[in-house]
Amino acid sequence: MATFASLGLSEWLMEQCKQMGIARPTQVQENCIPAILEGRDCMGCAKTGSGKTAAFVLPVLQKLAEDPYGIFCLVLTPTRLELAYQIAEQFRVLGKPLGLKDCIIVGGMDMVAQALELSKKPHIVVATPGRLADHIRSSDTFNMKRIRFLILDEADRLLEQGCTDFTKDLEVILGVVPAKRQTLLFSATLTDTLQELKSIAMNKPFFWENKSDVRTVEELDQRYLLAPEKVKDAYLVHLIQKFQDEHDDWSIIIFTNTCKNCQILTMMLREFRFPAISLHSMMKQRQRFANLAKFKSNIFKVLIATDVAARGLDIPTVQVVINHNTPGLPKIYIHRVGRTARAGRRGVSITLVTQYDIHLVNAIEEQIQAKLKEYPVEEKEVLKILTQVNVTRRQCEIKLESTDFDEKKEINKKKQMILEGKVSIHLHPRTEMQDELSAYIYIYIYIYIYIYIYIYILILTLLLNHRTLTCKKRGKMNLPK
Ligand SMILES: Nc1ncnc2c1ncn2[C@@H]1O[C@H](COP(=O)(O)OP(=O)(O)OP(=O)(O)O)[C@@H](O)[C@H]1O
Repeated sequence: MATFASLGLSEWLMEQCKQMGIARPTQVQENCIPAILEGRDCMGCAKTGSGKTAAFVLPVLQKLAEDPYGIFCLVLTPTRLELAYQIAEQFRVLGKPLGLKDCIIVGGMDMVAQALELSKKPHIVVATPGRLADHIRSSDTFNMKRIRFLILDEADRLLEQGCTDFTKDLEVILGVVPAKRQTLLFSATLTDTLQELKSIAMNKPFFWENKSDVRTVEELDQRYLLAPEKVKDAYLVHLIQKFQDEHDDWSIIIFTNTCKNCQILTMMLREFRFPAISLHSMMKQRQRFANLAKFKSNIFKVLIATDVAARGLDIPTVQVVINHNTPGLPKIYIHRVGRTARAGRRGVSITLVTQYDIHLVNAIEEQIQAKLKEYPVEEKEVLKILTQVNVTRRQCEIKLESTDFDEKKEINKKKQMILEGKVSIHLHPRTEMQDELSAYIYIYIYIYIYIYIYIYILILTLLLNHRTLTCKKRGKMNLPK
């Protein structure tokens, strides 16, 4: 069995690993670290929670210690603060003896402060492509000409043209990093985008993939639960109640498809007195970060999230993942359920499946090469709470409708489209009514000025007449003028 020493890792790094409770390398580390230390480009495809982050952090730190300068390494991640912070933290903790300087460049945070940090030449920059590209376009206080390592974490997502398309921003970034660099690409689901990725890692990359048939980890117990749409929420409440009753130390992530649904489910579960908190892209970045911290520290035991939390998040205490909707893509399923059963721990995933989602389950099973088992539930218990749950949900929906949630969503959508250059900013054309209104205003102004001038002339004439009259009188009486 390999050790970190046999992979060529320095003594001080092994000591740092020991302090983090990392004794032996995982498979992805065992295979990728030597190749990276040799100077090769590397593509690592390994299951969720298998230690891919340390597989690139450790060799980069070793190389940085040999020749420290800034900016030495750039890591790109698809999601904002949460994942970027997690990666930066691993660099910080493992690289502590180096006095490592890192910097996080993500959207939703102050541009000026970020530009200042970049100008101080941090060793490591962890960034989302959009915000980094903005800095490259607008600032000349830093450059990336000497970057030794370019890392794409969740690399397949960075190349996907999903609701957020990173390709233009990646082009900008690839235009300013040196051709002579080491490129490292990691994900649990690399295979779909393999060809595009190979063109980014130019120098015949070392490719390593888990050679196991099943694409999810053994420690994960994967279940499904057939539930008609109208009964889904009652099943959800029942499941959470069950985990709360049967476990002292429990925490659950519930994935749902939209921000609105995420918000409604959170409100509803709170009505049932569950310690629930949400995470979705319509929340302010600060709030997202605060909610995640509250969940990580176990103050809140239920996190209801959209797919912003599906990739990369490492919260070891999560024992259960519930898919409130069946993911449309097997890849998303793999990342979602991978939030539990991490680093050798056990975990359960339960996917709620309506009669219309069976084909999605078939696609998932085909992709992961495993069958989901049915999760047994006492239906009588669910029926008992059905009406109460549905009434509570409706109340929460009404409550949310009375807020400006939908309006905010529209504004956010427009902002995003403007940022992505999909729509141009233009002033609204004037309506007929506006034109009519301004015509009336002009007429009033003219009349007003006309009357004003008329009165002015009148007063002037009166004054002049008065003066002439007085002069005439004085002339007649021979008074001194
Ligand atoms: N060699 C190791 N031994 C034990 N634990 C490890 C080892 N390497 C990393 N870990 C721990 O395993 C957990 C998961 O690691 P990491 O987040 O890097 O997984 P990942 O493969 O990137 O997962 P995902 O695909 O979900 O992003 C972390 O808490 C990390 O500290």
